[in-house]
Amino acid sequence: MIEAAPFGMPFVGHVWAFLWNPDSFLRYSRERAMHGIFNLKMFGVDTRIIHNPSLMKSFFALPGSVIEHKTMGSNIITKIFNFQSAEVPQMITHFDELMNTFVTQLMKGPGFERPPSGPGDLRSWERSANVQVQPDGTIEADLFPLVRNCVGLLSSTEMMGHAFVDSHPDFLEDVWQVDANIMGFVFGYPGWLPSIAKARKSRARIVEKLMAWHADMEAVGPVANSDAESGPFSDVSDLMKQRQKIWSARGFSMQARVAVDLSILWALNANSNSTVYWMLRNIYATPGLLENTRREIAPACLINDNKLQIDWKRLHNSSPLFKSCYFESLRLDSAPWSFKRLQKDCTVQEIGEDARSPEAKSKPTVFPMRKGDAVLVPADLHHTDSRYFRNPSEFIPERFFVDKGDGLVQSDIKTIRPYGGGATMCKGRFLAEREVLAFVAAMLTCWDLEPVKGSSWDMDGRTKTSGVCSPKDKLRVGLKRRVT
Ligand code: HEM
Repeated sequence: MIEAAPFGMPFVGHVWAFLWNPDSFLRYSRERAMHGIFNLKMFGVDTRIIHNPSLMKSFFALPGSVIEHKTMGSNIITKIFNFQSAEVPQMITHFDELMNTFVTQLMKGPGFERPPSGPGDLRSWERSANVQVQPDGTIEADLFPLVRNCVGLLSSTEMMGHAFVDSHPDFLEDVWQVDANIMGFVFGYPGWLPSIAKARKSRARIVEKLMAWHADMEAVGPVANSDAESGPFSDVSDLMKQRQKIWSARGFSMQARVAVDLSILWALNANSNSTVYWMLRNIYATPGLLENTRREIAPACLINDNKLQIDWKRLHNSSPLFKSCYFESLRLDSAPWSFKRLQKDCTVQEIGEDARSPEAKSKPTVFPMRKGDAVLVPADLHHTDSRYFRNPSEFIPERFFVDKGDGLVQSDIKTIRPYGGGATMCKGRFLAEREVLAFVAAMLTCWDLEPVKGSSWDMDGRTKTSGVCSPKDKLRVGLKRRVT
C-alpha cells in the first residue's frame, strides 16, 4: 500500500498544501514517508510521487503500453508550440519514425561534428548581455545572458544552418520569451495577460521565419543529401535534413513541421545553455576548483596558431574532476519533473536498501498502482536527499568519482536523473554533455572571469524552470583573455 502524504483535507485532498509551497511540502513528505513513494490526492486523482533510485528505475522501465507518451507529447506541442490538433493522429502514427531521427543522429550518430571552439566567432549577443568594453580592454557583461546567447547561437547554427539564423538574428530572445511562459501555455493562461501576449508574439515571429525557411527548403527539393556542398541549406544539420525527408514523405503541413521545429529549437537551448552558466559559476565559486580543473583539462585544450583545439576524446575520458563538475551542476541546478498518466494497472519495486524504515530494509517492497493514476517523478527530490548526497546543498564534484581499481578514478552520473527517464528520456543528452563540456573548457582556457560592481560568485538563489534553473541574481563579470 502506498502511504498518503500529510496534510490531506476532505474534498480538496493535498491541493492546498501542494500549491502553497510545492518544494517544501514534497521535501517534508519525503522525510516522513517510510518508502521512496507517497501519494497526493489532487483533484480526486491519486498522484504517486516517486523519488528514490530503485523506484525511479522500476517506474521508467515500465512498457509503453503502461506509460503512454505519444498522446501526451503531441498534446504538449499542441499547447506550447501551436501544433494543429487536427494533425495529432498523424503525428502519433509517425511519432517513432520522427523520434528515431534523434536516436540515429544525436545518440548513435556523429551528433554535431564541430564542437564550439571558444567565443571568438560570436555575433549578436552583446545587446542582451549589456556588454561594455572598459578603457583597459577588459570586457564587462552580465554572465547569464552572455553565456546562454553565445551557446545558443553556436548550437542553433549547427542545428538549423546559417540561412535560418541569418533570417532572424534575434530568434533567441524570442525563444527565451516562450521558455519563460511554458507553464502559462500548458495551463492555458489567457492571451490578454501581458507575459502570455508577449510570448505569443515571440512565438509568431519564430513561426513566420521557420515557415519561410521550410518553404525555401521545399522549393530547392530534398536537402537530405548530406554531401550537398553548396547552396543556402548546405550547412543544415543531418538531423534536420533527415526530418525534412520524413515531413515531405508523410505529407505533414507546413504548420505542423514548424511547430515541431520550434519545439526542437526550444529543447536545444532551454537546458544546456544554462548548464554552461552554472558549471562555470560553480567552478569559480568553489575554492581551489578553478586551478584544479584548469590543470586537469590543459592537455585536452591546446592552443595552436592562436586557435583553441579541443581533443574531445581526451577531455571526455581523462578529466574525471571536470566531468564530475558537470554532473554536480546538473544535480544542484536542474529540477525536471516528469509527469505521466498510467494506462494500465502495474507495480513498481523498491529494493530493501532504499527503504527508509529499518523494518522494510530486509526485503524488496512491491507497490501496486492503478490505471488512471498520475505519477510525478520530481528529480530534485532525489537530488537533494541527504540519504544519497551528503551535505546536499554543497557543490562537491568528487561525490561522482568511482574507483577504477588501479588507483585512478572515473566519473559516473550515478543515480541523478536530470534527463528524465523511460521512452521520453532526453534525446539530446549526449549532445548536451559534449556541448557543455566543450564550451566550459573553452571558457576556462581562454578567459579569466571576475565579478564586478557588487556582484559575487556566491549564489543568490535559483528560479525553477521546466529543466535547468535560472539564476535569481544578475551576476556581472569582467572578462580578460588569458591567451592572445
Ligand atoms: C543539460 C541539458 C539538457 C537537459 C538537462 C535536458 C533534460 C530533458 C528532460 C528532463 C526531458 C524530459 C524527459 C522525460 O519526459 O522524462 C528532455 C526531453 C527532450 N530533450 Fe532534453 N535536455 C537537455 C538538452 C537537450 C538538447 C541539447 C537537446 C537537443 C535537441 C534535447 C532534446 C530533447 C528532446 C527531443 C526531448 C523529448 C524526448 C521525447 O519526448 O522522447 N535536450 N530533456
